[in-house]
Amino acid sequence: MIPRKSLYPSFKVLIVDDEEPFIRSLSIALERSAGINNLTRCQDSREVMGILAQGGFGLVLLDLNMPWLSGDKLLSSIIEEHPEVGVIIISGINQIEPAVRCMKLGAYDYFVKTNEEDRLVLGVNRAIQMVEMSKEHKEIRSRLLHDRLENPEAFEEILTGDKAMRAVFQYLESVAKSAMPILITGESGVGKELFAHTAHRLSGVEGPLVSINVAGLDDNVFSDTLFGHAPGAFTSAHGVRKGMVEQAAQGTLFLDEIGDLSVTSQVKLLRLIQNGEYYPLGNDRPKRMNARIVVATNQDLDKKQAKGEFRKDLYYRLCAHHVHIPPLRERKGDIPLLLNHFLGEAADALGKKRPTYPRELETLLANYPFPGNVRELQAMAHDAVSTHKAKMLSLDAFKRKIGSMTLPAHDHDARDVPEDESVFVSSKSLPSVHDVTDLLVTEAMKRADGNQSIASRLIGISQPALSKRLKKMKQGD
Ligand SMILES: Nc1ncnc2c1ncn2[C@@H]1O[C@H](COP(=O)(O)OP(=O)(O)OP(=O)(O)O)[C@@H](O)[C@H]1O
Repeated sequence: MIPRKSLYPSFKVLIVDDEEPFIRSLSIALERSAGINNLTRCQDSREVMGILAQGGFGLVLLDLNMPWLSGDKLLSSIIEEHPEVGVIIISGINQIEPAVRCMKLGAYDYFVKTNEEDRLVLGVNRAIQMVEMSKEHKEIRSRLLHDRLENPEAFEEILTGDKAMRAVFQYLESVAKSAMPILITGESGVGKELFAHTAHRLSGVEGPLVSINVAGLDDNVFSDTLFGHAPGAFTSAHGVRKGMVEQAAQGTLFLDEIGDLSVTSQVKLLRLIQNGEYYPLGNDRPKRMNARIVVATNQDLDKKQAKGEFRKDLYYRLCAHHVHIPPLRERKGDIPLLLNHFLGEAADALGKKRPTYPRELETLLANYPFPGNVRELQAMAHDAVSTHKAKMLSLDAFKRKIGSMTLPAHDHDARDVPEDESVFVSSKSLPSVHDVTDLLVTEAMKRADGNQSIASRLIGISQPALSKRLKKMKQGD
């Protein structure tokens, strides 16, 4: 089956001009230079409002001088009846006065019909992005307000009951159809790849999802992998190699670990995103990219660009749609849900019966910071199921993994120790060591849900010492 060519932008662009040759040449230029192919053409000014009433339009390219209805009149009517639709005026008259009048009425831009086709295409592309952004903002607001998801089935693989994650779902759904890149950030193991798959499903494109991890690729390998090569491009290039950009046609190109991309390759990626074109090695004719780009990283790109390790212009381009996934320790409510899922998954994989677990396990895990996030929890569950023999899982398998919870009292490096005196209020007198110990013990018992074994680990003392302290506190000492 020949895949249907995807339409760009996602809304329709109406070209209105009484001169058929101009409409034709503009349509060709827009499609060739910027891939803009969701075009509707109209030569009769009297039909414009009827066409717009059919819906689905986001931008009108409007001639100013036409028989029957002038562009001025139409501009006012469009802005009044379809305020969500952007209008660009394309006029044969090179005069300031009509341009100012149109801009005052609310046109996005004003171009004079000249041979400056490139400038016009750029202007149309800029207007498309503005309309897309404003549509997305409206979408996001409405989704957040009504807490709704249009395609909940697209998120089935991502288990969560967390409010912040739900807001991320809503955001992703709002931007998934846009042609601009999506940047997914979050610590290692939070589920960035799962989100990339979901973004692909939500985008509605018909082509494949093509993934590549770009960490450690030198610039030549990066170019060859992404853009492909012509026969004879280099000594061992015997045949044609299709690059991943081409393999992802009408689909999604997912670049993982983008924070590790070399600076030279960053320039190439920027050009690809900016111009939508690329050159396979050994080819002097550019090819047009027809794929949507999704990138992911566990690095802080903000910091990297401030240090000069990541290009500002590329960062700016990638940031247009930024999905940040919170770490597991900020959504502890998800731990039981994920634990149960991974225990079932492990039991199925190992042909065992799904084990039950003691209630304290959830408390133990809720107090662990999970530096490896969901992947770490998944590994713990698989490990515990593979080694357990009784009906109920033992806590020991988990305690062994959670080594950092059994920190000796003096191990300050591995603990979240406040670096300054912010835990104290300077206007108040200092509490005694005795009082602080009691406060610490009470808080640890609260966090450990009354489990002394877990509480003692949290504050780095032995269980008998904790028990002794608790007894003394009870006696009011
Ligand atoms: N919310 C979730 N529900 C179910 N499974 C999840 C969830 N989040 C992550 N996982 C699982 O955890 C593992 C790690 O997820 P993933 O590979 O997407 O993380 P990542 O953020 O891309 O990691 P890295 O930065 O190391 O590449 C995968 O097996 C994934 O299926």
